[in-house]
Amino acid sequence: MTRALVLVLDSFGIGATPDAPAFGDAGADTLGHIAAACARGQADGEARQGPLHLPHLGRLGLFHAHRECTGDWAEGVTPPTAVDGAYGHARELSSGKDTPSGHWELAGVPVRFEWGYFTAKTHSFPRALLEALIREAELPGVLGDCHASGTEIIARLGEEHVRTGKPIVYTSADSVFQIAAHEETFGLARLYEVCEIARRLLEPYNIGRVIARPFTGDDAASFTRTAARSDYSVEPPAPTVLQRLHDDGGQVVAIGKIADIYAHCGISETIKANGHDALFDATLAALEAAGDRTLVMTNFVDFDMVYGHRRDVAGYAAALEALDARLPELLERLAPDDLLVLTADHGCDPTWTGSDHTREHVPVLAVGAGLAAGSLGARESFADIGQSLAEHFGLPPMDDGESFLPDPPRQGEH
Ligand SMILES: O=P(O)(O)O[C@H]1O[C@H](CO)[C@@H](O)[C@H]1O
Ligand SMILES: [Mn+2]
Ligand SMILES: [Mn+2]
Repeated sequence: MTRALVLVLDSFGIGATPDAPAFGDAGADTLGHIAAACARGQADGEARQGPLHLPHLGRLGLFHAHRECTGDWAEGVTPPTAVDGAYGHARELSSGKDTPSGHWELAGVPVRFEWGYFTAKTHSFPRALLEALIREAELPGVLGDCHASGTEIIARLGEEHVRTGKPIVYTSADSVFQIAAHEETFGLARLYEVCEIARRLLEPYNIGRVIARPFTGDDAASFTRTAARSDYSVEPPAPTVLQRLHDDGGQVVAIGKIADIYAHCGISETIKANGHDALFDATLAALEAAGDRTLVMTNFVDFDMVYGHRRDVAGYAAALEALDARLPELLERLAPDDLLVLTADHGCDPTWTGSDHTREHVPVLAVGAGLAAGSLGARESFADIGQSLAEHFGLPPMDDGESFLPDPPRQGEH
């Protein structure tokens, strides 16, 4: 049976890329800075204490990959004496450090064009765009129109939004147009409808995603974002390995945000779950049910959305430790021919300034499919994962990426 499992730890970077200075991210290191904070007792709390403890990710080669990437062991961690996995660090060819670019590239399709961005920190959106949105969606107006952190802006403008019925529109360093609105007073269906209108109006601006950001609560102190977030992504610029497998009769099971990120292209089945434990449970169940030629892909979004963007180091560390503790459940269920890859889509260093992503290498931790334990070295593109998946499933090679799977034995060799 040929099966593969790809777990994307959203935003779990392991050290700045050579082009990080162009993004203002020279020196960013999501794993390294979390480990350093833990080692110095700066990430102690009810949920966790002490040095960063990731024994299972360590066995797969996470700390070895980070050392090859940065030159140093992450502070305070205990690297294993022996590693069971094939490990490497990959840089990004895509022009942006956003979620779709990272995911598409790791599925074999780097984004070589430039996305549109709204770069002005205030009055971020063109007047004509906002006027068209107000007119076509029949809105009393909009609030925000700036760069913002999503939790901060609902605390600041949420009460005015509830009072006036004007949705909150904002953006970030990513190619995004985000709309926050109250789930009950504004209504979820109405928010989705406004997002679809915005998606259409944004076509000339080359914006990657419109994101619905519903929230509940009675006042600024209690406003909370809900799981009904929805992403409206443009389609990948070329068929990803998901699409190729799907078109070739294989199964692609998308868990969490995966289907939205790939604009529902090449997806056989979508499973939604809220929170890392539920996502992990869904992944185990999908693996259990997976037949021949099945790719199961899961995005663990909270690393990014709940901890990275919120610059919550202790929360990020606790979430890593929680996922690590569950890894044995997965490893013991893998068949020898299954290929498991753990990776990320960009960084989001919780010790960094601002609230945006950071341009970083991502870990490539792989086991199964005949891979020997040891270093895969520096990978020139996240697309090496897509290329390896194409080879694993016996598909024609992707245009980008170099497979890290071992060469099949040639005739006459044993
Ligand atoms: O601050 P919040 O609303 O979580 O938004 C973040 O999430 C968006 C999509 O990942 C990013 O562009 C960033 O703006
Ligand atoms: Mn992401
Ligand atoms: Mn993000």
